[in-house]
Amino acid sequence: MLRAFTGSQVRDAERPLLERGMGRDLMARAAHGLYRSLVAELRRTRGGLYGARVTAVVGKGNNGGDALFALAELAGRGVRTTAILASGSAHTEGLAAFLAAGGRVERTLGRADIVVDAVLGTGASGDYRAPFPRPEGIVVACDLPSGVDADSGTASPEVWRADVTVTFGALKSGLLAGRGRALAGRVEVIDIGIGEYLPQPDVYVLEAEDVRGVLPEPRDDWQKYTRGVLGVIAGSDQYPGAAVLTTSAALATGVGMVRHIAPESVRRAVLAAHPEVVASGSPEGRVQAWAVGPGIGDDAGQQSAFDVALDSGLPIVVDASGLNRIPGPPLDGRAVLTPHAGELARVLSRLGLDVERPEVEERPIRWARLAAERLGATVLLKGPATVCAAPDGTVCVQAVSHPYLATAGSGDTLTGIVGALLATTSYARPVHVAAAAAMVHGRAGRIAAEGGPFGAGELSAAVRQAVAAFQGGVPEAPLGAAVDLPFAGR
Ligand SMILES: NC(=O)C1=CN([C@@H]2O[C@H](COP(=O)(O)OP(=O)(O)OC[C@H]3O[C@@H](n4cnc5c(N)ncnc54)[C@H](OP(=O)(O)O)[C@@H]3O)[C@@H](O)[C@H]2O)[C@@H](O)CC1
Ligand SMILES: Nc1ncnc2c1ncn2[C@@H]1O[C@H](COP(=O)(O)OP(=O)(O)O)[C@@H](O)[C@H]1O
Repeated sequence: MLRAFTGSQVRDAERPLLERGMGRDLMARAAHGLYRSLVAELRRTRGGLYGARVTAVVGKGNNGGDALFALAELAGRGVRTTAILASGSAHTEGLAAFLAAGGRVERTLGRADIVVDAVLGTGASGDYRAPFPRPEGIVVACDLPSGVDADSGTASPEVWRADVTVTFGALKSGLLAGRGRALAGRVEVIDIGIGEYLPQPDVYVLEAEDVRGVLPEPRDDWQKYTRGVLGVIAGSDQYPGAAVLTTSAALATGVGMVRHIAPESVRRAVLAAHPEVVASGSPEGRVQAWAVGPGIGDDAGQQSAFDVALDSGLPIVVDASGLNRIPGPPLDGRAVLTPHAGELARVLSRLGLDVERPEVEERPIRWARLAAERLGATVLLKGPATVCAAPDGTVCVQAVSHPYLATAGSGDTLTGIVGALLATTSYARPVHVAAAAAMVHGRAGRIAAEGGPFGAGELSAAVRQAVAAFQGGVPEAPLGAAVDLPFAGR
């Protein structure tokens, strides 16, 4: 499991070392890490350092200082380095080292193989105005893309999108969620020796081996009931397809049995696709968990089936119109709610919190955590990154996904995956089950996308492949983009 921290947590962890006069050492480690990443990027993109040009746009704080020291090292290797001082001044020692190594200060941006964005790091506050529009070509952000908030991932409109973000000390939460995730590009973490001072993480990221730990191991002594039975309350005359998608995904994830509850026409559709499903018009027979909500609309029979499931005391995942029916808080910790941002905004409004969809999209960690705490349920907030929050404040962010997953019915598939894992996993915490399900869903989306755009109906086949890949120990980059996390943040 990776660990991510807020900007202030990282700054607090640096403090004891700064008090011992180690500020220069920390900056030297950060700068050297940035230098190495720049060398690697130059080698990757132009085959070597010979004739290369690197420009840093630097602010007056330590973030600019990191970049100036890094470019001084690059200049020592023969790279032509220039710096643009965005605020007219710069870190004194960094600038001196840069100039001594042969770096030049310019006013305008000339041709460069890489532009380093080092105007602002964790010391940013308020709105950010970029000194000029994002240059064409490769941008490497120093610690954070300037203007991204290290805690929330909110970003000023002018922030440059980075191809690579080289971040120091630990992974920052703001690089995982909100606009910060998309603006950061590939994230590299540089160890600067503050690990022992870091507190409890703000956010966790499940890795492939963690997902494997949540997936049940096939066992010789399984029989269909002990393996786990999932009850699915999905579909209505208006939305029969949602039931097919949810049950397909549950079967593809792996369960002992699916019991499906729906009106007759919906049951027929499900049985045509999956004859192995045990279908009935009302909740009957034992299950280990419930998946409720996809496509139930305002069907009265499905709504009362929902109430039976909720009263059962069993683990339950609630999606779509089921979210409109959850009772007031607190739920008892066994429920996983799977809203998208618009649905979460509505849930929060019912709790008396006046928030609109864009605000939830901008600060997904904050709102998912708050909703989970207030509701006493695990909240899985869907979006390009999936934020899973537990009532005790634990948050996991999973960024393995594909934009083709933004398609009708893709959420129904996710509900089936969550349900199957709740039914078959007895030890994992709901927040880890939810995050593992998001990883399976995201990886399935990537597998399906290899063949081009797809509809949700094609996703279940890829869910099977994703489960098999996790079970087989095939790695998956946890942060979504190709990721290199050499030392810290683990
Ligand atoms: N601490 C350490 O030991 C280590 C820290 N490290 C590095 O230091 C970075 C943090 O450095 P930092 O604290 O100097 O802050 P930084 O991000 O450079 O910017 C602050 C400056 O920007 C200004 N400013 C603020 N907001 C602004 C805005 N919206 N628009 C415009 N200007 C704005 C603000 O000026 P003020 O407004 O306060 O006058 C202030 O001068 C961190 O990200 C990492 O890279 C590493 O070397 C490892 C060791
Ligand atoms: N831009 C995107 N990139 C990656 N995944 C996305 C994106 N947009 C949505 N998703 C994922 O697709 C699914 C959509 O779910 P949802 O909105 O409930 O769809 P539906 O209700 O039609 O089934 C969620 O798992 C979400 O995380």
